Amino acid sequence: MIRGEQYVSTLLPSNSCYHLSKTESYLILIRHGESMWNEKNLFTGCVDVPLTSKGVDEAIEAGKRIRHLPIDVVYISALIRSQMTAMLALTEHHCKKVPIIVHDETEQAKVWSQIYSEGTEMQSVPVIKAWQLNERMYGELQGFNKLETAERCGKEQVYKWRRSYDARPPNGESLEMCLRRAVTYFKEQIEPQLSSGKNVMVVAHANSLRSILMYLDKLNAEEVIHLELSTGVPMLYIYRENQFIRRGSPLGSTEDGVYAYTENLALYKQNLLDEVLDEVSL
Ligand SMILES: O=C(O)[C@@H](CO)OP(=O)(O)O
Repeated sequence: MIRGEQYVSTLLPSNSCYHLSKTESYLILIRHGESMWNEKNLFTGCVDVPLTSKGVDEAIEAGKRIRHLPIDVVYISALIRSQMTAMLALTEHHCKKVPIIVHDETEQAKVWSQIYSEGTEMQSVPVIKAWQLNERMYGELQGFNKLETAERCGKEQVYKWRRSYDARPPNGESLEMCLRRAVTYFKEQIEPQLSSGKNVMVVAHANSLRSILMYLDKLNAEEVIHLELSTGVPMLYIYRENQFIRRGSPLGSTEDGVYAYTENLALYKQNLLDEVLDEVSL
């Protein structure tokens, strides 16, 4: 452990997060932690199922891995497993800013959820909820066990429904359909934040994220078949000159692994730790 690291979360003033050079911004993607239907191996799709206690642990662990990465705005889906994961992960963040869900669905919701203190607002992170980031809708497979469905409908058919780009589960969404809404949302809402220098965290789902990764990594319909995302593992992208540069691995990235990739981030973290040491020696 780097000297002073244990003090970061308790001593760092919540408004002391360093500002980074504007030449790059950061995108963190996390698939939610294990849900109660992941545990039972059921097709979940848009059914709104919470995390298991393992999922809670995964969310907290994900938060630890990204605790020293800058985050200015968070995007979640409309589903509780994504929301629980984001909130739990943010309890670990060094900035200790308060994540606050933005309610702009009606004029009244906007007014009633207004923060009037500028100081307090500066110590919060806006959390934006978007149904477009939801899991793909699995149609008439929702609620069925994956193994039993494979026995009933055939392994190959179920694999196609689950992993191919264009096969559509009965009355559900293909990955292509999911991509149309998720990637459109990403391009219209999230990318402008990154190009304006904001650092973004997105907590979403296996297939909405697979579709976003298709866009970021320029994967084709064949390549995406093999893309599997683990629950609760953060992935980092550097956004520089309108390009996305992938860092970290969907199979597991350590915090040090993530930092190893950009000088700017390493400097950011070092500044945070130095500030804590200064506070300690005062
Ligand atoms: O059931 C689901 O909603 C998804 C994610 O858990 O399953 P799959 O991995 O089969 O796309």
